[in-house]
Amino acid sequence: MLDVSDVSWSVPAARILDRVTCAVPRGSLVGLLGPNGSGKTTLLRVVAGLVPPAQGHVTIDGDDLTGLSRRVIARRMALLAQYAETDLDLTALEVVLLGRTPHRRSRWSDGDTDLDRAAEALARVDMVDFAGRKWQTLSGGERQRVQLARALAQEPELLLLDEPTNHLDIGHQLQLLHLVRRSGITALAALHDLNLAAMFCDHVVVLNRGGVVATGPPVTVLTPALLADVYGVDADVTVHDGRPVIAFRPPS
Ligand SMILES: Nc1ncnc2c1ncn2[C@@H]1O[C@H](COP(=O)(O)OP(=O)(O)OP(=O)(O)O)[C@@H](O)[C@H]1O
Repeated sequence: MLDVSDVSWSVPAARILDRVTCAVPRGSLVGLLGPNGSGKTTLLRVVAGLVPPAQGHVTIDGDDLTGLSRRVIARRMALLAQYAETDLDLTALEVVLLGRTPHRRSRWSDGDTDLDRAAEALARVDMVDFAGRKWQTLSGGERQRVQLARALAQEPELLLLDEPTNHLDIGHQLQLLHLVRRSGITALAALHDLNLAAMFCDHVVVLNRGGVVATGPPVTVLTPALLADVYGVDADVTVHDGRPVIAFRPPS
């Protein structure tokens, strides 16, 4: 569904993405892993069409992103960014309605459908009671859930998530990833929590210094050797129900 082929991106001083190739099959949740500064956010921004790749191609169902308008891209994919806007003078419901913008034929059309979709999306993230609350008054975790509702209201073919469990308590972390999986939406999610990635992802792609160093099902990728190589950590990995469970050891 999503294919990233040989993608590089540089700033004058450094190559940030180095010939990245990976795929997200339709209906799957793929985890984008890697240490701080390894290029996860940059790759998501390239995939979202926010920055053009210096080399290589991103295609969605065979359509090269460079040939698609911003509006068409916005209809086909939603990005849940790591840092949400903080100074919006909008209610939670109005923020979710922003997700409907790419579907409107005019500024005034489809009001009822949009409201229905926005209300459904708020219900899916368990935020109905907050619909009328001003954005600035929401906690970090509540904002995160409203932003997910905005992305769901957009009804994208592909959902891009940049550390979506930031700010969430463990219950809502599990709920969010469960919701993404259960919805059957195709998703690529940058994740720091390797145990959450192991629990929920069909595949993981591990970046290090801008390059892909491993890709495959969590159980084959998340080995003690990889964790030592890429993250410099010492860990025991056991397998439970076919999924790895990682117990980290303190640095010696
Ligand atoms: N516009 C830019 N100019 C200079 N350096 C940049 C720019 N954008 C990204 N970088 C650098 O590229 C590297 C990758 O950044 P990126 O945000 O993609 O990493 P990340 O894997 O998402 O990190 P984190 O886990 O810390 O969020 C970092 O070293 C960052 O400082």
